[in-house]
Amino acid sequence: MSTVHIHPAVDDGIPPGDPGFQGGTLTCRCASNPVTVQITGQVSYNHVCGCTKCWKPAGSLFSQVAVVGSDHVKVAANGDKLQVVDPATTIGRHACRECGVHMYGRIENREHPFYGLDFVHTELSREPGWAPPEFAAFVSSIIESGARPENMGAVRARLNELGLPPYDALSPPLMDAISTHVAKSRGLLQDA
Ligand SMILES: N[C@@H](CCC(=O)N[C@@H](CS)C(=O)NCC(=O)O)C(=O)O
Ligand SMILES: [Zn+2]
Ligand SMILES: [Zn+2]
Repeated sequence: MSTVHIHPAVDDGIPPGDPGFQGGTLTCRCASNPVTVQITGQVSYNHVCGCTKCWKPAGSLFSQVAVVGSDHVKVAANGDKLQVVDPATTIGRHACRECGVHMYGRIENREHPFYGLDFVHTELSREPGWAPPEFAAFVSSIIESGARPENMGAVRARLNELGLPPYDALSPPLMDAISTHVAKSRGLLQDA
């Protein structure tokens, strides 16, 4: 067992996704009147994120976060407890005011490359079968939360061992998608 703890959902091995998975319900950590959010369908690009903005369970170095179309995300109960953590960020992270858990992140800017996609934490659901994390994003950013710079070699080695290639931004396909969107919006790139 490695002594580097990445996130509870990956530390003991990453369970496989179910190809026929139809979605599930995310529940916040409140003992009474929890906020619930229904996700209809499978998520994509599940990953662990080291940035300071994404919600991490207590003691976790990384967040686990995936994307799903906004039209597949519905607040099912106690939505009055939700508030946006920081209105200045691109992703509006809707968190439970009482327990602090982030229930979904939404991009309101229609020009943004990821407009129409929401960001969700599948560990908040009891249903097995969610698509597993595939990579680690914003790894260097864990230092901004207090992780020791001299331990970064061990952290990246553990991520590689888990099959989560470490990147200091998003993964190459997502970075390519962002730059493709920018080039198209500037008229520098046409569809092939
Ligand atoms: N080093 C910064 C990176 C923050 C960052 O850029 N996070 C990425 C990954 S979630 C992002 O896309 N943020 C957009 C946002 O927070 O709205 C930090 O850790 O706070
Ligand atoms: Zn709550
Ligand atoms: Zn993040």
